[in-house]
Amino acid sequence: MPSIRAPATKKTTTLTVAVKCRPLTERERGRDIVRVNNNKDVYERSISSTIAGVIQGLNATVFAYGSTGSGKTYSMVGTQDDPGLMVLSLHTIFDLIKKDNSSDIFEVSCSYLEVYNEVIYDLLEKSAGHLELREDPEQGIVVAGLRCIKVKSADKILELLNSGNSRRKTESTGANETSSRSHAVLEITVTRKQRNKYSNQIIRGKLALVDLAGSERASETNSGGQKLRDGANINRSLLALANCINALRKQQKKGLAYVPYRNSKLTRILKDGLSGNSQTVMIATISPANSQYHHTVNTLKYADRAKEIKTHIQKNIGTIDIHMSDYQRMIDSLQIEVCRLKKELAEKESRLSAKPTEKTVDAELSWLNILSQETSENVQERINLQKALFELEETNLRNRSELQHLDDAIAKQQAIEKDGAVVQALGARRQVVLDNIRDNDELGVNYQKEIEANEKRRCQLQDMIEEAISNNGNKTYLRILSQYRLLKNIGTIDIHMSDYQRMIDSLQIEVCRLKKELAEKESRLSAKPTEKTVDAELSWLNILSQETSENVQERINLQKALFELEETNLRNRSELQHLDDAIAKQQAIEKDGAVVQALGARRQVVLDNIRDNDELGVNYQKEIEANEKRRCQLQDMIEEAISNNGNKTYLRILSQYRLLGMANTELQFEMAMRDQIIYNQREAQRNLWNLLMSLGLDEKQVLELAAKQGIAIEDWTRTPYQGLSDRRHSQNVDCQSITPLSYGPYIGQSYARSSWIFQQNQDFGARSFSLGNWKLPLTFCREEHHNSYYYRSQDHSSSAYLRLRSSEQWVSGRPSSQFGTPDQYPHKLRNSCPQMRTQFPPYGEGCMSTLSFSADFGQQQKEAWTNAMRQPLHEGSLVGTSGSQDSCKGIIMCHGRSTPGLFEYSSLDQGSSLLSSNQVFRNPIPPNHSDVPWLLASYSTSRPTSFSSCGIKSHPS
Ligand SMILES: Nc1ncnc2c1ncn2[C@@H]1O[C@H](COP(=O)(O)OP(=O)(O)OP(=O)(O)O)[C@@H](O)[C@H]1O
Repeated sequence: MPSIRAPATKKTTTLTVAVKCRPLTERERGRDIVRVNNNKDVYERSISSTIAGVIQGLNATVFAYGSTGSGKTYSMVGTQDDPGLMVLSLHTIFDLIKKDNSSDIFEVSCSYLEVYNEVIYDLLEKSAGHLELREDPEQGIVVAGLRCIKVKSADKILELLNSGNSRRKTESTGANETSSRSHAVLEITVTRKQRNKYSNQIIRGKLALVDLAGSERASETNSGGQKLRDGANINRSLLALANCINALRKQQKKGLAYVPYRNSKLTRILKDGLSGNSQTVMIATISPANSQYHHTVNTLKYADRAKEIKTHIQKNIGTIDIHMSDYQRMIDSLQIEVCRLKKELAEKESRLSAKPTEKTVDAELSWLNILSQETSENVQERINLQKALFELEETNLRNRSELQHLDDAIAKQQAIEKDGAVVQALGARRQVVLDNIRDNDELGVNYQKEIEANEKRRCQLQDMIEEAISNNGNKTYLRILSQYRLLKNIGTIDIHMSDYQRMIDSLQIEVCRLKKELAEKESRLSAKPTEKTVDAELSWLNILSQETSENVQERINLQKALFELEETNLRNRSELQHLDDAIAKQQAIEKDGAVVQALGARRQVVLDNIRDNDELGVNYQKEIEANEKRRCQLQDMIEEAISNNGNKTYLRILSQYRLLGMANTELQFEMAMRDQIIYNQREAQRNLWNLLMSLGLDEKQVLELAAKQGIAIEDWTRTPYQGLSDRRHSQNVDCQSITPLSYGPYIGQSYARSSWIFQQNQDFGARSFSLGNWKLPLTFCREEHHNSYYYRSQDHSSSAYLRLRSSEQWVSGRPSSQFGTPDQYPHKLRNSCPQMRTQFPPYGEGCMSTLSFSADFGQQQKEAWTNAMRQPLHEGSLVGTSGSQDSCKGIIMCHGRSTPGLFEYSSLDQGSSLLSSNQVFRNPIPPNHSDVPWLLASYSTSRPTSFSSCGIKSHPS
């Protein structure tokens, strides 16, 4: 598959925001409260030019944002008579392609999906299952397995769009008769191949048209059961989108802020549209009805923020590169092909090499046959010659015997015969016999010569056979064959013993060679599975490491999101407080109550947001817990993978190395978070100092006051928080590794995250309380970078250093806990437990209530204080406890309240444990109470049921 790599030139552009106000519907019986000053057609102004860019290879995203029933689906999909943006865009695309004068080839394809209850479905596939999102290094977020259909005309896409819409989940709710319960994304891809210029160049533009489900309040939609759950999911993903918009805005303004795209499928899909390579248009849809006022304001608020989001568009022009996965596929298929060819080649080669051998063997065989045949003929000839010679010799033996008889007969006849006629006849016969003998002797010599020639030929044939055998690999076989043949042919001719010996020797050599070869093959065969096992374990370990890394990333994201959520709620609560004050003031002065009503409405919105955020926070917390569980599982699986493999040491080191890398990432994240917390603390502190100054106190007075209260000024002036002396931010946040959280002048500082810290120290209160002998004043400290928490007593007395809890040592998989001995000062504690790491704890009850008590607290007071601290805190309520008569007063300051009027404190009557806000001093230290012990506490306004930090000051005496 060819892919396009975008060229380097980028253009930064801001998100275009258009607001569309629908007319009042028949169901709405209310006032039209929206006045549209500059009524223009949204499509002509904002969308058509963006779509023209898609033809030129740019990416574009258009999404409708608004509350339920505000007209998102109407704007995006529309009706037969009033087609929506999806339809109009498609027509524009095909019109532009039609009008294009170039000879370029266009290809249009589209996909259509919906995200319903955080699950992705293909709307172009009838009974499609769940689809997953994948992050591709080049293409960004892709939906794996999503059908992408090539289309030739707008009508065809409209057909698909209609069938897709019919599959989309809609419901009738109290707010909208056809309320979309899912987010729908239509993606149109235009690929343009430039035929004439560079044959290998293509341009590809993408247009994503998104119809979101609408945010809703359960009360408005009158929904329950599944609908309610759908609504919660819709709200959740829209909140995730809103959080992304907020974070992107922050990013633009302050250059920081993590953007929590991963919090929902919707935001992951829209990631490119919100911050990547995309020209993006947001259609903010609003209803004109007065009943929808809050939604309208909310939508406009986000629309206003979205205006500032910047994206970086670039033309997707490039040579047709091969995608990495395509490369991989090609490599794979080539490797398979190479393997196949090699095999084929080997086969062919073996056949080729076999053929010559066969040929040679055959040739040799036929040659051997010839030789054997010749040898056989030679042998036969020899036998014949020997037979003929034998007969010849026999004949001559007979001839010589007859000659002897004839010579004897002639001698006898010559003595008795007178005329010599018989002697003459006997003499003639004698001559014939003599001629025969002579002829036969001559023939015998010839036979002998022939026998000699035959013998010579036989030797030649034998040499030729030897040669044929020595030129061929199959020596043994041929030798045996030839020997056999020779034996067969020669019959009685025996094979010489040395031949047998040669045969046996060569066979033994051959056997040895074959055994060696076999052993080699076997060792190779047995080596292969071992390699495979190590490879398999390594790739399994890779998978587990990858999953662990994703798990860590997810956890970081969740914690970041939680952090941001808390911050948002802090602001919300602060706003709520302002609103309450403003309402109280207005109620006193206003006659018709219009402003009070508006403020009340706003108050409701803020309260809703707080509730939503709190719910989401709980969900995040659950996800963090699930994430932690998964992490433990992964760790176990890694351990198992290591223990199941022979290469344990190597695998263990590898896995430790990887896990340590991830732990490092987490620690870096924690440090970043703490920097943020420190930044917040400084802000709060600055506000506090400003407040004190604005109350008419100068630095000297404040210092005197602090001294009177037994606050060691040096302690905090030495810290990075320079207070009056130096209000600039100090870069040195470490301060000998100790950062006070809440001590004396730090009361009231905005320490939003401290509640996290206390959650993991559930056993903390009980332990510190049981010690009982601590001297006050106390400082609650934490050791930077190692997240150990301990108390520091100013007298550094015995048991002054108490490690509250060390977190589990994740890498080794074994938990450990340790309490410091009196001589274990922070640096020693740190050194003694170098592998400590943080686990951000879940929300829960704060446990600072049993923090510690001064020596003059009686058991009754302790209990009263403990009870008081366990009481839920509400806006404006004050909590404290009494000491012995006139010996203890309480002060409580809510952090997050930065204006003077919002600081509250109260003296406490003996025996009272929960105070109302009726005793409010406008001066931080009431003069007539300056000589008594103080309870100093701050609590997070975002968590009314828990204290985030507090401390107790004893009487200076
Ligand atoms: N511009 C418009 N002209 C006429 N009627 C409109 C217009 N916009 C919306 N409507 C009507 O308002 C009602 C709600 O619109 P729509 O379903 O598009 O809202 P929605 O924002 O998509 O809601 P939900 O989020 O619940 O899906 C519908 O009856 C629709 O026909």
